[in-house]
Amino acid sequence: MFVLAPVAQWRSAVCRLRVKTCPAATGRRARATTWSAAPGTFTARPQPACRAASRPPRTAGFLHLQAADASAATEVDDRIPVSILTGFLGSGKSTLLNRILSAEHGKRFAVIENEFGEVGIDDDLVRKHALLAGGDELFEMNNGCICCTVRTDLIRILTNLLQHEGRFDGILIETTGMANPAPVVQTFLMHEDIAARFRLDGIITVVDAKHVEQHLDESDGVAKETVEQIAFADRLLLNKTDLVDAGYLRHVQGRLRALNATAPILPCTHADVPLDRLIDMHAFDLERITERDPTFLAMEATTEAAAQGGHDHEQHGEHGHGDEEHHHHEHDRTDSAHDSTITSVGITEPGELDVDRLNQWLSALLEERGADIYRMKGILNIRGTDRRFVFQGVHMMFESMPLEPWGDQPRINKLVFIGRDLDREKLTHSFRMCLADAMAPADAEPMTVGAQPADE
Ligand SMILES: Nc1nc2c(ncn2[C@@H]2O[C@H](COP(=O)(O)OP(=O)(O)OP(=O)(O)O)[C@@H](O)[C@H]2O)c(=O)[nH]1
Repeated sequence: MFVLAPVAQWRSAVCRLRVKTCPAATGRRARATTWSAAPGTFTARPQPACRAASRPPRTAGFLHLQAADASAATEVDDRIPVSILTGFLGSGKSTLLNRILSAEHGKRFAVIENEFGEVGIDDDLVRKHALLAGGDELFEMNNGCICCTVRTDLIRILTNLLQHEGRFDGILIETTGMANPAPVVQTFLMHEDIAARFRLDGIITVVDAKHVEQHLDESDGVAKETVEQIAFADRLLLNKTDLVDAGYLRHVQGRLRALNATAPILPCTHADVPLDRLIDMHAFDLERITERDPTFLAMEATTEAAAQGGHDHEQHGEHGHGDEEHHHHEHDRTDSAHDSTITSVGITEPGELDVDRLNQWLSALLEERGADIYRMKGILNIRGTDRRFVFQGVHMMFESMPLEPWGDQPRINKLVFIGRDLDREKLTHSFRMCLADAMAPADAEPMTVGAQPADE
């Protein structure tokens, strides 16, 4: 789902923020599953305020300015700043987004979120944090890949936002974890109306210190997208440093440096980086991008025509959004062919879940398919509690925590799995067996989700 999440209200710079405990933050992250996470609180450090946005006269020389020296841009450029948050599935983009939305800045942001997966989960989670921060607006957009039809949606949303100019100070775009940032960047450079009113402030790539090397070393589209996301970055947030030791962290830093020679690398946990390193930084550097890829602006002519006049699937390749959300593109000019074996399976199911069955199911799932499941997340209706539960998984890492009570909302379980060779039927069937009212046959086998061989 593509969501324009709240225009969050940033308050004064020195307040302290209290949020619900994330199990990982208190060391309760577990490989196996337990659903006993009790709510608690931790106090976030106050964040330094961002520099005040300058308001120099508007200029129409967008392309020239984008390429120009950053300090010159701060003096003459009053276009609306846009930050792109990218990074592979599960790296910590939403964690960063929520941190920004919850921080104290006295600024308001419009957030555009593009989720990969059949069932949107992030809007629930972002909405929670935005409400914490006093946000008040939510707009939804189509599900899909930001490099295709949704790009038209992006332009439409940006154009609509211009009607509300003055209600926000900047825009944050969270791409899907499978997105190549190139088409988004190109939109801001070459779509004339957009480029005249918005400026790219910078591309922030969140990197999962524990899993990035595994993704870089895969031989297919996963590696390709991971490389692109890192190479495009103006800032590299090397996140999840709590999950690796110092030696390995240095090794990972070396790999990032080999792919991006200039972006500052900011090691962090839970995307906890001073926000003045990320926001209003005037860091976008077109020259660096065109040095790496001299055809970058030339290829825009093609992709821009596609965005404005319809997408030529013959020219650009296939889309296989069938039963499972096959993510197959051959954008030869942007070299962003996604891997067709990466699919998303969404489950939306009413009913209360039995916590023991659920634990057993998730343990089996991680054991059998953990290597192939890049991401899973969901909102669950657990019998015996009035609260919604969120669960999040990244490969073998898993965490869960209670959210606010359901209140008047329908108590529906929503889950999404993104991974390689997922078997929709087995996943859905085995999940249904976790429902408290499900009838398990007396001679039932131990619960399994059944790995599907890649060549099936
Ligand atoms: N241990 C640990 N876990 C983290 C850290 N940062 C984020 N996480 C957890 O990693 C999981 C994924 O984080 P998200 O912020 O949702 O990642 P994302 O990049 O938005 O994920 P998708 O866009 O859904 O692919 C969540 O369970 C987070 O709580 C960190 O620094 N350390």
